[in-house]
Amino acid sequence: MRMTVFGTGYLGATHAACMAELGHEVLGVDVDAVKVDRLCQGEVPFFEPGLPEILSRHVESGRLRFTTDYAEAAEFADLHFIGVGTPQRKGDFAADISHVEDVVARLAPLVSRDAVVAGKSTVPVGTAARLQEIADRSAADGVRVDVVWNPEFLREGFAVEDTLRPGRIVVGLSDPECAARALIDEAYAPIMESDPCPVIVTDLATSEMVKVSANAFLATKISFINAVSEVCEAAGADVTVLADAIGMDPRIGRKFLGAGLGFGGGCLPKDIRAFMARAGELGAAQALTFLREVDTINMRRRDKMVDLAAEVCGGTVIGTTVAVLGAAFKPNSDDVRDSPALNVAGMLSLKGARAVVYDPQALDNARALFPTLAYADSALEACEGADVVLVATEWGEFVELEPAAVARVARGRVLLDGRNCMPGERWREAGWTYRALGRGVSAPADARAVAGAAAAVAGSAALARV
Ligand SMILES: NC(=O)C1=CN([C@@H]2O[C@H](COP(=O)(O)OP(=O)(O)OC[C@H]3O[C@@H](n4cnc5c(N)ncnc54)[C@H](O)[C@@H]3O)[C@@H](O)[C@H]2O)C=CC1
Ligand SMILES: O=C(O)[C@H]1O[C@H](OP(=O)(O)OP(=O)(O)OC[C@H]2O[C@@H](n3ccc(=O)[nH]c3=O)[C@H](O)[C@@H]2O)[C@H](O)[C@@H](O)[C@@H]1O
Repeated sequence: MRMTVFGTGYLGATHAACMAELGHEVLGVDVDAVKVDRLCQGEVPFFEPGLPEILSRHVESGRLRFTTDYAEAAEFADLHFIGVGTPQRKGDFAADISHVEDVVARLAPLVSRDAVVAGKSTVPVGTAARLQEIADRSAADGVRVDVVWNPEFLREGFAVEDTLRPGRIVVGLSDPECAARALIDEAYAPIMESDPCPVIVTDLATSEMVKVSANAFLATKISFINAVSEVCEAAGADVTVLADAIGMDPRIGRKFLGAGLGFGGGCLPKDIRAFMARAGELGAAQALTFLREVDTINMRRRDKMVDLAAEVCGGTVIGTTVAVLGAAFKPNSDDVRDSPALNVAGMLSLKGARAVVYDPQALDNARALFPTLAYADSALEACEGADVVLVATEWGEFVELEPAAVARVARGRVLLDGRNCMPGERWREAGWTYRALGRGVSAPADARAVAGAAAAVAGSAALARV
């Protein structure tokens, strides 16, 4: 079947390419002409494993095209997916839904026969109903544009796999009997034939809330373990062992109990804030006040990492060099939106350290967002002359770093593990001080290394003041 996808960012470009992979004819639409040009050449303008292969294959075959032309899109198909951004609104916590509104307001008048708009963007509950009103107002006489909601649960880094083999498909309809259902069923029919998953058909409001509730739960789980991690730090307990142990209870589960620098990215942080804001608008603010704490705990982890860097440097990071390994908000992505890694690098720099950042995929995005930080082209280059090496994103290549190789270029012997991902014992055996969030201070041998590092740092601080 034919379909369009409005918005060709992380979500939209993936959805468009995967729909083509499923055998559909797809037209991707974006207002960003530069992005559309690159996509037309078969190039993915961001890093997402597996996406370039399928996107270029279908652009070449002609099954997948991209345009900035809304009129062409209105004519091309009867099913229009929306995957445009819903960022945090400037000045408050609410979601900015102006882009989704813009799509419907511009598309509906151009549609010449009945059509379905299927929203995939993450939106505050009530948005679909509002879009239906816009569609009803803007569509030509005798033309019906039905708005349905079909939230997306893909994870960056696994976006292709998650789209082609989803865990569930949620469809929100204003009327269970409406004709729109048949078009959505047709779009996902190839998945149902090859690798079926549960399909939950519900009303619009529930479908919108399923999505934000899922993200709020994941964020809460991460902040829960990070709050426990703070107590572990105070008590000298080990949060990673604790997470393994509680995670063995199938009612809890080990996933999303990864303690460390906490969650970032273009979704979890803004989605919990927008959920709180919407609950407030609906008169249910009390219901979600705990999400404010979830947010606060999350942001506190970043401060804690900066404090830990100061502690291992003898009280201050002024004049020190810190190698920050990682810039993306998580591995297997080049996304630096609300990245804990860059936030920590920025804070270290503001406190007087020279933060040298390296990331295997996110350097261009990081440079564009934080042009004043120092950047290196490899992990070892970032570690050159570093007093402290701080792992902020758990890329595999960092986990596999050889302590001896890093020791040859670094000045200090302190490894800070912001993701509890490094083989700490190996680094300790190689003479490094290994410190991680949520795990008590290490053995006396490490204390000597800290003292050594502090002395080196004091020396470099003195040099910096000259
Ligand atoms: N990134 C992800 O992993 C996931 C994102 N989501 C949700 O999907 C939505 C999009 O997120 P991303 O793809 O990450 O954002 P993004 O910022 O990467 O992409 C948004 C795209 O929409 C385009 N756009 C803006 N206004 C437009 C308009 N009027 N017409 C056509 N295109 C327009 C922008 O130029 C941009 O290319 C958000 O609501 C997000 O919460 C949901 C699940 C996963
Ligand atoms: O709505 C969205 O955009 C998406 O948001 C998240 O996906 P994503 O942001 O790609 O990344 P996650 O894997 O969920 O990680 C989010 C953040 O939490 C952090 N995290 C994750 C897991 C964990 O145990 N600990 C932890 O700190 C990660 O480092 C990362 O910064 C959800 O997992 C997706 O289901 C959802 O579709």
